Amino acid sequence: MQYKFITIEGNIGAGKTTLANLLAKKLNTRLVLEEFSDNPFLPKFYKNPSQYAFPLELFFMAERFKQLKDVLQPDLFQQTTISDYLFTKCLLFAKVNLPEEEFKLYQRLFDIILQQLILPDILIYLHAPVDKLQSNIQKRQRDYEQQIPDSYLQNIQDTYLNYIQQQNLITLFIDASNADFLHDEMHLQIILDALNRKHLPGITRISLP
Ligand SMILES: Nc1ncnc2c1ncn2[C@@H]1O[C@H](COP(=O)(O)OP(=O)(O)OP(=O)(O)O)[C@@H](O)[C@H]1O
Repeated sequence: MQYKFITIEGNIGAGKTTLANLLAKKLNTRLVLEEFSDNPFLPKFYKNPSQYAFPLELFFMAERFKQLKDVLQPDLFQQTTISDYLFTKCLLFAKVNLPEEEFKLYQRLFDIILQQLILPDILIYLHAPVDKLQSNIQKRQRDYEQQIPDSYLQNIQDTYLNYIQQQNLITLFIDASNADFLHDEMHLQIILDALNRKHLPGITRISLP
């Protein structure tokens, strides 16, 4: 595998964790999964966003930094690693959730911390429309997620899209509107084939039948 550090991203409910699990199994790689359920502020945030956004975002940043720092030691013989989040996710959510002054402070901390981390060799971005995300979110029945407004998902989506268009990472942009990696072998195979090809920095679009 030419890509040593593969990261999967996408909106809430896009299916990142499912794909990360399946790819890690197929490719026999190390797997780094986001530990969002450890964040004590998340249920509180969904009930009262303005009161809990700052501690929520700080907690996510600290935890993700700790997790990635531990597993991604620069090492020549490093094992291939798949993660279901990009560290920059912290900044993108913070941009949506924090008032401007707090966001500026958050960004200063983020920039200092980011310098200590390695960027992925390839980013797999799962893109799905808001109604598909809502139906995935309903299906998995996490209590605190059941009232997420469409406008929040749309805002997160726009922020992600803006980010991936601006940066120069090798990015596989997957139209995941009909994705079913769990049950459709062909969908998974399309991703595996794409990972076996060399791609130029920037966005490569991939659709699933
Ligand atoms: N920085 C953040 N700020 C606010 N909420 C966040 C942040 N990061 C994650 N969350 C929340 O944590 C929960 C898990 O989100 P995430 O998108 O990482 O995983 P997921 O929705 O389970 O992913 P998938 O379904 O694609 O596997 C969601 O409710 C999401 O809104």
